[in-house]
Amino acid sequence: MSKVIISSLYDSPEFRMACRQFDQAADAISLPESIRDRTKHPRRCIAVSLPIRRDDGSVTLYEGYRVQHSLSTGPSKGGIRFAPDLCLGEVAALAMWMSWKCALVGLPYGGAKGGVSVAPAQLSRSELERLSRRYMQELIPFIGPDIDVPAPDIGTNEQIMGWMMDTYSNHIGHLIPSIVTGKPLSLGGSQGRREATGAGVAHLVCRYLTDVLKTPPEHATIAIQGFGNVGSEAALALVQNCGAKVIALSDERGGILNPRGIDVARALAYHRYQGTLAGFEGAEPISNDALLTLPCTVLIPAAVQRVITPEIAAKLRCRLLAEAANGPTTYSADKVLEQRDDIEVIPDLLCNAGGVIVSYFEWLQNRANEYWDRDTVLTKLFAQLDRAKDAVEAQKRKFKFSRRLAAQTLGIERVAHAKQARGLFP
Ligand SMILES: NC(=O)C1=CN([C@@H]2O[C@H](COP(=O)(O)OP(=O)(O)OC[C@H]3O[C@@H](n4cnc5c(N)ncnc54)[C@H](O)[C@@H]3O)[C@@H](O)[C@H]2O)C=CC1
Ligand SMILES: O=C(O)CCC(=O)C(=O)O
Repeated sequence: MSKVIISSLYDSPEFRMACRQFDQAADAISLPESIRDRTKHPRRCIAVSLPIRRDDGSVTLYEGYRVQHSLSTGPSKGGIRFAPDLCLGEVAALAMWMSWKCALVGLPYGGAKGGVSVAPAQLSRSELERLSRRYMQELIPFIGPDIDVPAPDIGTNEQIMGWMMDTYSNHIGHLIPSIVTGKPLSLGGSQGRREATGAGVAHLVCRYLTDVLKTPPEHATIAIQGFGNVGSEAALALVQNCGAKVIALSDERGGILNPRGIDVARALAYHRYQGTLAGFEGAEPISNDALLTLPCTVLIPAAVQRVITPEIAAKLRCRLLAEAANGPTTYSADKVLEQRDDIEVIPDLLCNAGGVIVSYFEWLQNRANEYWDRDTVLTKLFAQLDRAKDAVEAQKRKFKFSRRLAAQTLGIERVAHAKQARGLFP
């Protein structure tokens, strides 16, 4: 990767954060200098121009990206984000985290991430379809079921994955469902993928409440920032599977609070209809920042990165921080959390890994052309998360690391070892 491109990635606070985390983890495990840059920096960065015809006949030019961070252990894997102000550095950081996550939970994948700098809510459905198809069209030379396999992330969904799969399949000449995961069931999607990330978060929250905090989940109060795919499914699973009480929810327009408990199914129906939680009856309004510092048993940031700053970390009043979002806690905020012995953290690499695990199951089902029922998917998912949790806890105990450092060192070490074992070209 060119030095000019790498140095431009450092303009992004997310990329700087991911690199500082890497450096800290590499020092902690004494990773040889000779392998560090090769493991840290992305293998490929792709940037594409996407001219899209708007419904009024005008043309808007969007920028799209795909970063393939590591290809050493299998095809690269990771979501596609449609968000305003997205930049290559942010995508590269997210791709780096995908590499550690896939390695941590034992998937035969490297990490990738992609996206378009766009506010999807400002496009009509047909404009969104044209943008999704054009993005996939531009990526065709660089991806494939054995090269790089996209999935949904912020601002994208099953329908967008369906359009992308159709575009790729039309180009090849026959149906290739395994080119993306998180597709509609009718196009080879997996049972359980839609709820996988949130259900995985809820499963781990219950395990940590029971095993570490010694608190019955039904006594726990929960506050969740972000009410998209991950936040809403985590809220539902925590209520339905664990008997917990959700007291606060939010989306980007603000939040709602009811200390007696929010009817999550009703909030979801309201949100689907109104497009926001604002105005939901049976709860009072609360700002996103106030939600983060509410007294509660479990705080779940499930929206964007870097919302927990050092100032907020000092004011948190939860007992368990379950990082459903990628990178919600800044590097400096993490130092504050390490000094606080009253908060347990389930780091993002472990906490939100349910999504990519079930994406792997979807890819396997597509390739075998054999489909599993929902119970099979979720049982396998929870078993795989439990194995990763046990590995993180063992690493934490063995080296007296924080739980985040334990997860990162396990992921980084596995990727670096694979690179070393493959050797270098002379
Ligand atoms: N979808 C998936 O399977 C996975 C997603 N993640 C991560 O989970 C997080 C959420 O992703 P999704 O739920 O898929 O996205 P989504 O697009 O379905 O939902 C995002 C939610 O966050 C809210 N939001 C956006 N900006 C916000 C802000 N500044 N403050 C508060 N809320 C804000 C939106 O209103 C929406 O409710 C992201 O960090 C993503 O990378 C991680 C693993 C898998
Ligand atoms: O399901 C996938 O392949 C990727 C999920 C993802 O983007 C993530 O874990 O952050």
